[in-house]
Amino acid sequence: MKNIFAHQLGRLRTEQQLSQSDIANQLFVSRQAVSKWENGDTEPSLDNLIALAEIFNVSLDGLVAGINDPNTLLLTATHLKKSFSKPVLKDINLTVSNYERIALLGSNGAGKSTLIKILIGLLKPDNGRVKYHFNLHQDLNIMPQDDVLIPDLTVLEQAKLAALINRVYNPRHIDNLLTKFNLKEQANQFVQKLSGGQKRRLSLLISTLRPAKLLILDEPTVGMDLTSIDFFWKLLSQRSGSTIVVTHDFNQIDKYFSRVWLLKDGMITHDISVNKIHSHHQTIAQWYRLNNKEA
Ligand SMILES: Nc1ncnc2c1ncn2[C@@H]1O[C@H](COP(=O)(O)OP(=O)(O)OP(=O)(O)O)[C@@H](O)[C@H]1O
Repeated sequence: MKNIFAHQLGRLRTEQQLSQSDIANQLFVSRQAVSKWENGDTEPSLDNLIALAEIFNVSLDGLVAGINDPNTLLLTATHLKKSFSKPVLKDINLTVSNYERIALLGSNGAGKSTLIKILIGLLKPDNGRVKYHFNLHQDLNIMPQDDVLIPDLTVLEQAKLAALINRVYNPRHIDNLLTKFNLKEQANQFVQKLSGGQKRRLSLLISTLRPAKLLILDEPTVGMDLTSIDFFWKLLSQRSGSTIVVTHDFNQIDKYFSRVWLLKDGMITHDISVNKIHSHHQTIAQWYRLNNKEA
């Protein structure tokens, strides 16, 4: 058990951007104790193992023996329909399992944001239902729109407030995240004074504050500069759990996604693994152009 657990601890801690001190603070043990667990020198008590599994949001099996069930269903959507002045979603059926990274692609106006809003419960479908196979309040993270940010708070206050609401407040963790998201210099600046790209980075910081089984993001890199975009995809690739992202950022997505949904004419016309696209020697962009042509 020792080696697998030590390996899992190091991996999960890095993926979830927690320092050894962050873990130590949450468990009321010394940082040295966490370091020894991670080096395989000692092992935590059962109570601490259970607490660690909760912190990382993984099963005890997953933590101790590295057992993950990739086929666990997270979300099922059946027969979703939505019309505004005309039908936008006609009959959407989909499933999301553990550890999937899904790109939701489609032309402007295809209905991607409408679908995302239904999946996160912001919009009611006219027909059909979304079933979550997890605790919606604990295990779903979304990137809030800029208008959810509170203009009169400073960046630090906003991050702190979000952490307190999510019950993951730890001053060092927030400090590390502000540095990581390149917002340290703006920590005491009011949110209303931030540029569009900085607001996106702050929204992203908030959306990744706590580990969750599913992260859903609608065009997260819009308004970000190239450095921030690179940072964003790197950050996403380090997190565990599943992700659904609406994006037009074709330069990056071959490296990151495992699966693609193409929304066209109100339906998911293609639901395909990225490995399959690559096995035909296509990039996702090439595949998309070919399959999203007007009839
Ligand atoms: N609240 C609303 N009231 C009326 N029509 C709406 C509403 N929300 C979306 N629509 C319409 O539904 C269609 C799909 O919009 P949606 O924003 O979901 O598309 P999208 O694929 O996300 O587009 P984009 O890539 O441009 O962001 C559009 O024709 C849009 O005008």
